[in-house]
Amino acid sequence: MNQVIGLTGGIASGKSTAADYIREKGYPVLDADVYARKSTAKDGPAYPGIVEHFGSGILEEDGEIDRRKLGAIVFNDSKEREVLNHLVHPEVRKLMDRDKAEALSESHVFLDIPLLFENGLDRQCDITLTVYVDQETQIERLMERNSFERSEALARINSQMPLSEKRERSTEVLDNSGSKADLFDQIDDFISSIEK
Ligand SMILES: CC(C)(COP(=O)(O)OP(=O)(O)OC[C@H]1O[C@@H](n2cnc3c(N)ncnc32)[C@H](O)[C@@H]1O)[C@@H](O)C(=O)NCCC(=O)NCCS
Ligand SMILES: Nc1ncnc2c1ncn2[C@@H]1O[C@H](COP(=O)(O)OP(=O)(O)OP(=O)(O)O)[C@@H](O)[C@H]1O
Repeated sequence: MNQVIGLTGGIASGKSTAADYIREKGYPVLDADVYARKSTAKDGPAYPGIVEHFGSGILEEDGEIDRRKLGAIVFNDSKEREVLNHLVHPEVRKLMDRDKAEALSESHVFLDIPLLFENGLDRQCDITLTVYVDQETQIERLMERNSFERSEALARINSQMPLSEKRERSTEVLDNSGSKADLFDQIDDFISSIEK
């Protein structure tokens, strides 16, 4: 039986860490962030609309989008975030749907989508799997990975559905408050459960 598994979580909760391990185990994992990056690159379909709305002040010298600058705008202003979402999300969906159709020849396909519940995409999944961490750990990991101030980390966390709500809405949960080895053990258990 083909099963679509929606992998989600909060920013820096460990989705990519989980996704890399799941790929190592041989399963296809499609990553919404990768499609979003393709869509917003200089030759991508969402690029012209983004430059038209946000202006050339958000560009690097080579014409690519300065992601830190655009992030500083959209993670501090929900209206501007909505505009960006409307420009990027349809393109992400098109690219992902195309690859999903191909990947469905496999018995299980994982979709790594940070905004799975926010955008109602959980309805297209047979199982939802949320990578959860307590908020202090999330803030610390995000500050360290992105060299963010605490306020920048909080702005991003607060632009998403609370992680506790995602955890409640999810069919399955991975607790990533401990070590990566702990996370991988839980993934092994999850994989055993879907292979039964
Ligand atoms: C604003 C941008 C340029 C910032 O780029 P940056 O390199 O700093 O972050 P990156 O793309 O790696 O995203 C990191 C994480 O931020 C969170 N995030 C990104 N965009 C959003 C958003 N619109 N709303 C809430 N959270 C978001 C996600 O958890 C994501 O995993 C970029 O995130 C973007 O283009 N966002 C719009 C597209 C989008 O919604 N992507 C999320 C998955 S479709
Ligand atoms: N159990 C863990 N212990 C220590 N560090 C961890 C653990 N899990 C993940 N990390 C680190 O925390 C950071 C965030 O993890 P990761 O990039 O996997 O999160 P993400 O949910 O994919 O983030 P984003 O939403 O930004 O795409 C990374 O630097 C990662 O190496």
